Amino acid sequence: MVISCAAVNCTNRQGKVDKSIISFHRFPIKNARRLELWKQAVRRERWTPNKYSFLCSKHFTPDSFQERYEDQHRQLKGNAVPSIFDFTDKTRNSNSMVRRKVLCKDSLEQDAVSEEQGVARVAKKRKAASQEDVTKKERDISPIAVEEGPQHAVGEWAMGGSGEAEVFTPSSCSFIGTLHSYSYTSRQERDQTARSKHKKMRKKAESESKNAAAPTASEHDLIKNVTILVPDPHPVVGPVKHSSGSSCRHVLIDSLHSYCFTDWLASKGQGRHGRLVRRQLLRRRARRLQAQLQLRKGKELMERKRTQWVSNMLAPHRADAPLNPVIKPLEWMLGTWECDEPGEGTFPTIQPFRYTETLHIFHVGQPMLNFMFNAFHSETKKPLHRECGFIRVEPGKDNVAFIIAQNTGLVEIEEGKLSGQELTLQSQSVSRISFAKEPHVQQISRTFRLKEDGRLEQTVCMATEGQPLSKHLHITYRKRAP
Ligand code: HEM
Repeated sequence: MVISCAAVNCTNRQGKVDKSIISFHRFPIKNARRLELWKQAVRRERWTPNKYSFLCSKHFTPDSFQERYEDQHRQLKGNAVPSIFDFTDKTRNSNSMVRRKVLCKDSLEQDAVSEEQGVARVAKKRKAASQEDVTKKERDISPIAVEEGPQHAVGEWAMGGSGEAEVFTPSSCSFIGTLHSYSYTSRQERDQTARSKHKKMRKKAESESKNAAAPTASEHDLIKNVTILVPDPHPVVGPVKHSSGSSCRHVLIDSLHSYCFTDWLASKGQGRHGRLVRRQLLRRRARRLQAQLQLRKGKELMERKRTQWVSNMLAPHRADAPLNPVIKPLEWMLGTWECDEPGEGTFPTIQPFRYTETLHIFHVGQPMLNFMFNAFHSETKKPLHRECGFIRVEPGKDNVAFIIAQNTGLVEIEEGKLSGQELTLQSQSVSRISFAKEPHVQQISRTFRLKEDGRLEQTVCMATEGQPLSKHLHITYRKRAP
């Protein structure tokens, strides 16, 4: 979809011209009097401008524009009327797109009017327009200074063919254009209407495509491929997600596009030339979509690499780095452990409670283990106590240290000795945030033991300001992942 200038003999269109020099301006559809002046000025026969019709800035005198600051788009004055046109007859040039813009029959006669008269006429029109009450301020909203709406012009579709531009207007495309404009306007409020429109248009497109001249077998293959390959040409984000990750609306737009495309291809005729043109266009479309697919694949690869790094850190089973020999004595602790039955919580000052817990103990090739212990409410599954940190082993010795941070605001170091597959630790230092809840923990003692049946057992005792060392937790886990 290309925004092109509607003036006779003007080929300016978006992308072709330097946007800092040429801007495009919508016809003042909502202002009947001014629109009439514009229509008279462009002198096009059997043509009615719609909200997707534009004139380029070339057709306006410099004083038609509002004062523009460097970082702003060019904006027309409320009473601006185009006056600069080239009405010479160029219809004999069959290759030109401009021949489709038919000049009024009497335009050549009008040209005979003396220049003085012309100038007077424009001045008169301007005066009339300036008296209008321009209630609505026209704004440029697109980066190329398009007025009164999104820059998705759908009335005319320009496609390059053998170096020239061709214009076609498949009926369904204006509908698709409206869908596109959702990305620019408040999508929510139009959702309802759009859904019923989707249904109607889809049915219409289906019946039309059945009636259209059928493409040849090989073309059909290409169309099929093209449709399958469509990755994400229109990033319209809808509320309902498809299993592929695209929104349903998005998938529908794709399918409508291919209906239009198929119809349009069929309209190219069944002759040799028609076949050649269709084949060429299909190839071009397939190439473009392939390129889009490659781009998306590249992005996905980048994303995978990024998340792999994170999951290497977080998910133990992804860490394929060799175990550092220093932590070999603690290999039995490695893995993701889940309690087989709820753990028991006790303390002289509290009601006994039950909880579940998952432990992740993993390494990334370094001479230490990383861990995360996550406890949950046994019934509601709400997250409760959490700890994370590192386990270090003194090289060549059986001394082990835990460096722990708890979500309660407690930070502690526990040290102990390894005895086979049992580890007993005592807190060496306990500190906490200034606003930690009371009673404050004074001492912690912890034991990990790998039982003969392969389960891991943890027992935690603690002493608070008012209570001596007493049992707080007991739980056993089964290994869920290495
Ligand atoms: C080393 C780790 C832990 C320490 C140092 C610790 C410390 C404490 C302390 C100081 C209390 C307050 C006792 C009192 O009011 O006299 C407490 C209570 C409690 N802890 Fe722990 N805790 C630990 C791990 C856990 C875990 C893993 C859970 C599992 C969910 C847990 C659940 C509870 C519950 C439910 C209470 C009772 C809360 C209340 O009644 O207000 N704790 N803990």
